[in-house]
Amino acid sequence: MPTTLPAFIDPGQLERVVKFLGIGGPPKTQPTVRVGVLGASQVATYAMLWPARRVPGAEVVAVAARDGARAREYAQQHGISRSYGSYEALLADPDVDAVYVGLPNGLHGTWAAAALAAGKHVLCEKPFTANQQEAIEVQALARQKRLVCREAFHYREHPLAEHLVQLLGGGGGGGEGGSSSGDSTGKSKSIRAGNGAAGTGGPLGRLRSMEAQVLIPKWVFGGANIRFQETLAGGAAMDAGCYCLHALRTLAAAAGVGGLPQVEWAQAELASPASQVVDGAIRGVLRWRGSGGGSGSGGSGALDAADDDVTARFTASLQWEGLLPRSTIDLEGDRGRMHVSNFIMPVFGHVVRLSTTTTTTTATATTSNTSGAPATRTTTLRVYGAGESTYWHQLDRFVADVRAVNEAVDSGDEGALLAASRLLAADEADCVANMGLLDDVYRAAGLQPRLPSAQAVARQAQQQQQQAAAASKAVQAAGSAAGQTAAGPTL
Ligand SMILES: NC(=O)C1=CN([C@@H]2O[C@H](COP(=O)(O)OP(=O)(O)OC[C@H]3O[C@@H](n4cnc5c(N)ncnc54)[C@H](OP(=O)(O)O)[C@@H]3O)[C@@H](O)[C@H]2O)C=CC1
Ligand SMILES: O=C1OC[C@@H](O)[C@H](O)[C@H]1O
Repeated sequence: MPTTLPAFIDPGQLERVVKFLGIGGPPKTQPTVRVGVLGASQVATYAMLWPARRVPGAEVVAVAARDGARAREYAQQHGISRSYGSYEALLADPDVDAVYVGLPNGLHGTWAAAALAAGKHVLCEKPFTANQQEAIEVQALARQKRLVCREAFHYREHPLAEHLVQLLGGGGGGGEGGSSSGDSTGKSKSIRAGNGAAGTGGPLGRLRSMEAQVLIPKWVFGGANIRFQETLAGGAAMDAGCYCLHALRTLAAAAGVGGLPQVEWAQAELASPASQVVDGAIRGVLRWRGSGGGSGSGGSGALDAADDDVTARFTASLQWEGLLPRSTIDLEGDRGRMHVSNFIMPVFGHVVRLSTTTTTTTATATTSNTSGAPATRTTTLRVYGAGESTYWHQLDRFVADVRAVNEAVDSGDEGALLAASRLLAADEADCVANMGLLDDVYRAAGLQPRLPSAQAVARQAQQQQQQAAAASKAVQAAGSAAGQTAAGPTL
């Protein structure tokens, strides 16, 4: 039934919250994909443990923390049968098929690689690694081992993202790096961000400009949070900006805008005066070169704008002055514009507002309202599908893909193996592209791309040594200068 009720009095909201909390759900389909969780983290609770209760093909069988008592306590609290006092011990468990990496950013690559080396499929939290080089290495290992290794961009698996991609023309799945496979709903989805695609722009017409924002209020995370630690690959671009870049790439590909964008400029605000590295907020502009090109095409310096370029602004912040987290997408085409609110957490209420000369709604839209003259028709809608969370869709899709890859490898069937390798290649291309763009954003903002924790710790120790050596040299120099002064000038 079409409705225009605000989300907070939407009668479906209570049911969606119940589902988000992992209450209820169908019986398990055996054999399940047995998941081990690395880190007794906050995110694991709502991104893995709760959805796993409702995803028929998934089961969380173990958790590991650096401290055994903490792991035990977490396991008891969440009804997980096994706990381990080290990540290595969990990876050695033969009853774990797949590993969820919910660790600080600087440890993602190390532990994703260790899990792959132990023969486990991997669902790794965003951002995939500390930088692009690490993403390349981890994904090469996944390819070699023929294991799924996916970055947990949960938002993209929700029917809202699927709807946006279809609305823009549905590109992205068919281009380089795109993929398509079924999930437990039996639907075929194609919402991987491709690096080249053949969409049409849909009712917006040709895409001209985009904007993505992910803004986290400053009260949410204290200064000691992992997100502000240099040695844990912290920063606003890493934490919130990765969503902006991913969504912009995904939607550009859907609209048929091929290739990777260049970072035209970026500007960061440091999280604290004590750090010359960690960004508390960052913004910038990306540009996809149009077919007409321009004299700056391919270069890394200032770009000349061409008529058919597509530009995208992004803002990511961990120190926003607002009250509640905010994530938005705005798109402008030559036939209309679209605003999407709450795109990373759509289950808690969102809106898609489309103003075009021609509009489309789909069967997945649960509410719609149309008003205004035909020339400037505005449609608002919400897309909840069956009301499951982004994390439910992510896990459901992950286990479907793990099963597909396992079956292909076990059967040796050529067609199945080809489909499996396409699936792995899609994750590889997507992770490597997003981390590359994050690196470029940091460089454009005058900051260094992040380092994996081990390297960052080593670099910090080296810098401290150098500073100590310089300080002691200065003291010595001051001492000998004082001695010379006391002795008077020498002739
Ligand atoms: N997809 C999403 O919606 C979200 C994703 N994330 C991502 O998840 C990851 C974790 O975030 P979050 O759960 O908020 O963080 P937490 O601080 O709650 O958890 C981090 C976990 O990392 C482990 N850890 C290992 N080494 C260290 C270390 N040196 N310092 C601190 N912790 C360490 C700890 O596990 P233990 O001590 O138990 O071993 C801890 O439980 C981040 O990469 C973040 O980007 C976060 C929130 C939402
Ligand atoms: O992934 C995330 O999504 C929600 C944000 O609050 C959080 O900082 C981030 O890690």
